[in-house]
Amino acid sequence: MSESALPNGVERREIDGERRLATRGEPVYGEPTADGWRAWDPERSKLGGMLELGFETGLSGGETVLYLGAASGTTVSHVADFAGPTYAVEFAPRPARDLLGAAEIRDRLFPLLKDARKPETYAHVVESNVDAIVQDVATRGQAEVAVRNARFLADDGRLLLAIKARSEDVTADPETVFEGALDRLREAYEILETRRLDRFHEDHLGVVATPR
Ligand SMILES: C[S@@+](CC[C@H](N)C(=O)[O-])C[C@H]1O[C@@H](n2cnc3c(N)ncnc32)[C@H](O)[C@@H]1O
Repeated sequence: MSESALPNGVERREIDGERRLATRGEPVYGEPTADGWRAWDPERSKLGGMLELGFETGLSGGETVLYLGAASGTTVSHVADFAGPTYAVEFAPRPARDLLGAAEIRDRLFPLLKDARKPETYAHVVESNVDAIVQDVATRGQAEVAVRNARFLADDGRLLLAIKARSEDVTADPETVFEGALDRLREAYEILETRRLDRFHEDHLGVVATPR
C-alpha cells in the first residue's frame, strides 16, 4: 500500500528488524517498540488489517472517533495515539479493566462501560458529529449496532466496520452473511468499500461506509 493512505501519526517503522505499522505511544499489550513507536499488529487488529490492506479509511489523524467493541484496548490505544478525542465503548467488565489502564496514560482516550446496542445510554457523553466510528463487536447483529450508532456520525464521516461472519451464524456461508449485513447497513449508510480481511482475520469483511 502507499504511505499516503496512512493517517498522520501512523507510520511504517523498523521494529525488531521488520518494517511494521506503528503508532507513537506507551506500549499496552507487550507489543515491541523502537524509538517511542509501538508496533501495530494487523493480525491482532481489524483496523490495523484494513490499513495494511490499503483501505481508503478517510482517516488523516486528529479526528474524533467513537470506537465500539474496545475490549482491553489493543486497537483503540493505537487509535488514540493518532486521533483526537476517542470514545471507547466496551460492555464486558473484565476487558474494560485493562482498557482503563490503557486510558490512564492517554488523555484523549475515554472508556465507556456501555452496551453499543443502546447508544442512548452514552449519547450524553459522546459528542455529536464524530469523524469516524470504528466498530469491532464480533457479536450477532453487527450491522444493527452500526445502524443504531449512525446518529453520532458527521454527514461526511466514515464508518470503519469489521464484520465477523461466524458471530452472525456459525454454519452459514460467510458471503451470504456479509450480503445480509450489508443490506441492513444500506438503510443508514452508503457503502464505499468492502474487502475480505482473511489475510489477517479469517471470515471477516472490512467495510468503509458513510451516512446516507
Ligand atoms: C473482537 S473483540 C474486540 C477487539 C478490539 N476491537 C481490538 O481490536 O482491540 C469484541 C469486543 O466487543 C465487545 N462487545 C460485543 N458486543 C458489545 C456490545 N453490544 N457493546 C459493547 N461491547 C461489545 C466484546 O465484549 C469484546 O470485548
